[in-house]
Amino acid sequence: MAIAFKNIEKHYAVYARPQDRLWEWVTGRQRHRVHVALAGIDFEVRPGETFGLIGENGAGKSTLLKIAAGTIRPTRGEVMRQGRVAALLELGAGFHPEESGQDNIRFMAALHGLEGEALEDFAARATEFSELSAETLQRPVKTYSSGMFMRLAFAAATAIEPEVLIVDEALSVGDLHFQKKSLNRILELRGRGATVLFCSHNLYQVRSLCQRAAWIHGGRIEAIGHTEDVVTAYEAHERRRYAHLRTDAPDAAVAPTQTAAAPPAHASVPVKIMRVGIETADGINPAQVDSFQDLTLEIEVESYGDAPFHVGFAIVRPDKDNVFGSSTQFLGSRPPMRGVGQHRVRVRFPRLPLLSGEYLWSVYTLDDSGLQVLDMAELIQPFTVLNQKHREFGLVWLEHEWLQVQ
Ligand SMILES: Nc1ncnc2c1ncn2[C@@H]1O[C@H](COP(=O)(O)OP(=O)(O)OP(=O)(O)O)[C@@H](O)[C@H]1O
Repeated sequence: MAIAFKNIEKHYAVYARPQDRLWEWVTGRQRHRVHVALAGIDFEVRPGETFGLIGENGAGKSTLLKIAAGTIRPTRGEVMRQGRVAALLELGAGFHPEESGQDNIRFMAALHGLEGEALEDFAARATEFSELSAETLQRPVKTYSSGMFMRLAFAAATAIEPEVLIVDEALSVGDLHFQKKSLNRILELRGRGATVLFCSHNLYQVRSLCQRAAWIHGGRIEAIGHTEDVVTAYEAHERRRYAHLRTDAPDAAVAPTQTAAAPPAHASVPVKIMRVGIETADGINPAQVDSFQDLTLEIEVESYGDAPFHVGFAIVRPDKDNVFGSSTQFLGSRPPMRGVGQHRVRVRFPRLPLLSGEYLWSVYTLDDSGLQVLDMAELIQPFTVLNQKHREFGLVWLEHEWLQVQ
């Protein structure tokens, strides 16, 4: 094992008012209630494995990562670690706000027991990876933006060549360039045999990166095992949780639109989805498509840089179940797309095998690893499929032969 959790429990004392803590201390009478953040956590992360933690907000993922990293202690149970551990927890943890970036890097190195040449080497590698200017590195870290902070934290955490890397949602912070660089660094460490334990709300990323995963729900393990099984179970739970919202506001999920949803305004999107459309013999973007009609999906994207990228799509049902998805990444030997300017992807579905029902599209642009989503337009372009010519029913037509009818 690389990390073993043995029957972990974590309780937090919760005070209704801040002064209750003082009163409790003065009077010796309990004035808090106990919040059980984790209970019955008992599993191992194997050496060389990339293990994902998923779950709703407040489920206990970060608490478990902090216990794994040793920054907080469990109330009961114990955690065992093997190898050099680096942790990237909430922003700011482990840093001295008044000290400069440079001094914080050195402090980190000292924490790992490095001195002399090894310390200088660590500092040089962390500084280079952070891409922060000399001027920035001389400033107290309390003046850093969250992106700068992330760069420093990631650079310092991974400069020791960790054997075990614990990461809390880090990949969602910072600019896209650094997110990608961090992701590559994680992949590189993983390639060298490092164990990675991380939590993420990005299920796509968990699916792509992790061999196994655990779904934490209300502080307990709801499911653990192969990533696909665990993520699918979690998605089903999420669908049930949001089902009532969709019936309350059905239009929100299926708003008809000819163009892709605008990308998040705060992100600089390197490859933006500009248009998504379908074409059949009946014309462009018909609201209704017949089963077994030829259908062509057309996606237009615009790339603002020269970085290679992929385009992916999925046919989705209104309850968010994916019927079929694919990506240019799956085209085998073909290299990723690249080049500044407009690009177009056309996918033909000969004799569309969907049967009657409502369907939508989700479209993505992804980096060349296929792991980082650059832009997405989900649940757009609703269309109705009508199966008028055949009596078979269901979601899709499955090729079949009646071998015997006696
Ligand atoms: N220091 C603390 N004192 C009291 N309660 C805490 C403390 N830290 C966490 N909690 C509570 O413990 C529970 C688990 O929190 P945690 O941050 O581990 O959840 P999470 O799964 O990481 O959530 P998110 O996805 O929102 O980051 C929550 O109910 C949270 O409010």
